[in-house]
Amino acid sequence: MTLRIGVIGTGAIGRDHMRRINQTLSGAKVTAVSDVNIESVRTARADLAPEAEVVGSGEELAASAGVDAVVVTSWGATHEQYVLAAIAAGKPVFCEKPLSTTAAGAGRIVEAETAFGRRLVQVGFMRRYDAGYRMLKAVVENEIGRPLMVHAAHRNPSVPEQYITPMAIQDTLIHEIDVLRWLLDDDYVSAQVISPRRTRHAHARVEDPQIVLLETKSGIRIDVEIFVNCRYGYDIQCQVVGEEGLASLPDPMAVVMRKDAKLQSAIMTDWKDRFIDSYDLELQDFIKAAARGTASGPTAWDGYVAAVSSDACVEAQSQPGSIVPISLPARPALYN
Ligand SMILES: NC(=O)C1=CN([C@@H]2O[C@H](COP(=O)(O)OP(=O)(O)OC[C@H]3O[C@@H](n4cnc5c(N)ncnc54)[C@H](O)[C@@H]3O)[C@@H](O)[C@H]2O)C=CC1
Ligand SMILES: O=C1[C@@H](O)[C@H](O)[C@@H](O)[C@H](O)[C@H]1O
Repeated sequence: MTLRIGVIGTGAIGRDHMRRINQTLSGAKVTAVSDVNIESVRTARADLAPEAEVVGSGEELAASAGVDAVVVTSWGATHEQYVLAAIAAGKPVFCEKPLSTTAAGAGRIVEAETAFGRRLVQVGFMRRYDAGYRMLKAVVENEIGRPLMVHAAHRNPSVPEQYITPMAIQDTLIHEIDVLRWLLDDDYVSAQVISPRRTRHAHARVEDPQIVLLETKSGIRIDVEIFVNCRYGYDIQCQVVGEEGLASLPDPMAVVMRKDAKLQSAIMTDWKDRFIDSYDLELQDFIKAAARGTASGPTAWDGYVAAVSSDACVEAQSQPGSIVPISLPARPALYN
């Protein structure tokens, strides 16, 4: 049986996921699309899923008899309503990060899925599927002794005018918040945000760069540079310092040129390319589990923990230098 997927939000990543579902992956096809922007949804349908039905709202799409599973790729603040609609319809749902822009919203999703009694939600934390992060996790667990510190950087070449200071946490740092939990098998106990000198390339409504300091339950200290107008490329760095050695996330493979008296190697400029294999793997995982009526990969609880940590970082942004505590309730049995 081919899994019939409805996509809510046909912008940048919605289109990218439609393409991979219909052209790259196996076992599924896009049969319904919805977006508040009718031009966006019509163009995406024409370009990538001409047989799909254009549906008036995400809630209608989730309830549709022509949809077996839902992919949510609308703006972060709207994810909760569509994930809850999919759960209410008993349908597996892949929700792009963040699961919700607030802990309260993510908590309502955890409650709904727990009440349903079976996993339905997968969150789009694709870095857990990245070959480089998986190699790094194996080394951190087996080669360098207990991890003591992590130095990371999340650099975008530029961001649009609608990207504002809290999005550096909710939209960008959320990736490190999740992947470092997974890498270290640890949770966070505090967050602090400090701001270096501003870059002149940032628009007035975004503090850029920022440095986020996190502490974990086992005492590991993490610093993450968030620099979303770095200009030179899309550059993700992560170095783990252990008791017996260091381990760094490998850079993506690139040819090294000797030319014009220079040693040159290309740096990627777009998340679509940097994590293309991870997006394919996470969505193929989703299709496989959804065909069995369930979900795998990063859970709604992972999305909730990320949202709690994100809320603390956003609070720390508004109190420069203050240390904001992070505490979590007990994890429901569904996620053990
Ligand atoms: N995993 C990753 O690396 C990435 C994840 N994302 C996430 O994907 C989501 C979308 O991001 P982009 O595609 O970059 O944004 P975008 O702005 O390109 O596309 C979002 C689309 O959602 C639509 N939309 C907004 N509110 C809606 C609603 N209530 N109902 C239906 N459609 C609605 C907009 O009209 C737009 O077409 C965000 O949550 C973002 O964090 C985005 C880029 C990369
Ligand atoms: O999720 C993504 C974007 O939404 C976000 O804005 C970027 O900073 C991240 O690098 C990208 O992976």
